[in-house]
Amino acid sequence: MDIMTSLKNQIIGKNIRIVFPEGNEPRVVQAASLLARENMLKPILIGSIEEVQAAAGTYSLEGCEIIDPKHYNKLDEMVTELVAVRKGKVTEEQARELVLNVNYFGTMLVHMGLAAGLVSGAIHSTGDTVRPALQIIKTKPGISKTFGYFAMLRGDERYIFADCAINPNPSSSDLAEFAIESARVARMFDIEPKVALLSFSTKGSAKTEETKKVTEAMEILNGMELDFDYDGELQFDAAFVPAVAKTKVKDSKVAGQANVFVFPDLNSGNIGYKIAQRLGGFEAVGPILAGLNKPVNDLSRGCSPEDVYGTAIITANQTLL
Ligand SMILES: CC(C)(COP(=O)(O)OP(=O)(O)OC[C@H]1O[C@@H](n2cnc3c(N)ncnc32)[C@H](O)[C@@H]1OP(=O)(O)O)[C@@H](O)C(=O)NCCC(=O)NCCS
Ligand SMILES: CC(=O)OP(=O)(O)O
Repeated sequence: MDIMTSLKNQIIGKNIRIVFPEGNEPRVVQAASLLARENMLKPILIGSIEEVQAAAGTYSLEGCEIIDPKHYNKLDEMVTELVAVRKGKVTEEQARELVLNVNYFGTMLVHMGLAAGLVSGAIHSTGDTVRPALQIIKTKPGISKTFGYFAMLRGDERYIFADCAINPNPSSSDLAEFAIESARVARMFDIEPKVALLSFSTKGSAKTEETKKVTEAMEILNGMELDFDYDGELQFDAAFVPAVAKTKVKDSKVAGQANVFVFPDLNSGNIGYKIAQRLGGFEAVGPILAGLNKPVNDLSRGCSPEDVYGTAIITANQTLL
């Protein structure tokens, strides 16, 4: 059974409430319509009835809930809760304005338990999509930074790429944390993780500030008791291609067989996933945010209705973890 089918089987009929703040966007509404029709989850579309209906076109809205923030009967409660959760960082006046922003509104629904997860970002930048979650939902205890990973799928091939979405210049301890969390999320996709910490250098072939960051991340991991295989610093070919690994690396349980790739910075991670997607023909599901208290996921603005559909299926699955 392919991985998407098995993820769908986990959620079908459970009526998991997923909020889509971009209820005025046709790609989002098309995906929501299909998700409702298949009984995969309960879509909550944010926007005015007129906007959502216009975005739906000929697609049915049966099974979808529509909430217009301007006429929401719990808006005052939401404002009070936002002021409380932002502890001195937001005044009541500012909160009243913020909750009319669809991403803040949707994130507050999740925070208040009125929705289980959120999918947005088809028309908003990543910053505008995830900032409310970073401020309100926050990271789980023990996790200092969230990051965005992609499940890269092509036929039977499955890989995890991280961080492709959030942290422009992660530190060595951030990279170590991303490696550990990426190994954990890989298991949701039935991947037994072999984690490569990527670089433009393999095992000291170059020594610069950039490679030092990765070797320091390895030192942090080496000082921990971990239940997965990892190695670095590795170039992508040394991590992935067995024949190249043989020439560049000795005694590695990961080189030549890596399936989880931790990129050294956001330039390489974001560019890398888009190359695999656009040139390599991989389906790129995500970015899926790791380490938040509740699931909030971003989309690429270049997403298709199928991408929105896939990200929503994953989001609903994350609510069960
Ligand atoms: C994610 C991003 C928007 C956060 O930047 P920002 O809004 O300037 O964030 P700030 O530094 O002002 O922090 C805002 C809050 O988020 C928190 N935060 C920021 N980065 C975080 C992270 N990685 N994990 C958890 N919390 C984070 C801060 O602690 C702060 O919380 P507080 O207000 O309660 O103190 C920014 O790092 C960014 O633009 N990243 C690149 C996104 C992108 O374009 N990716 C490519 C396309 S996918
Ligand atoms: C994930 C990503 O790159 O998002 P966008 O294309 O919207 O910037």
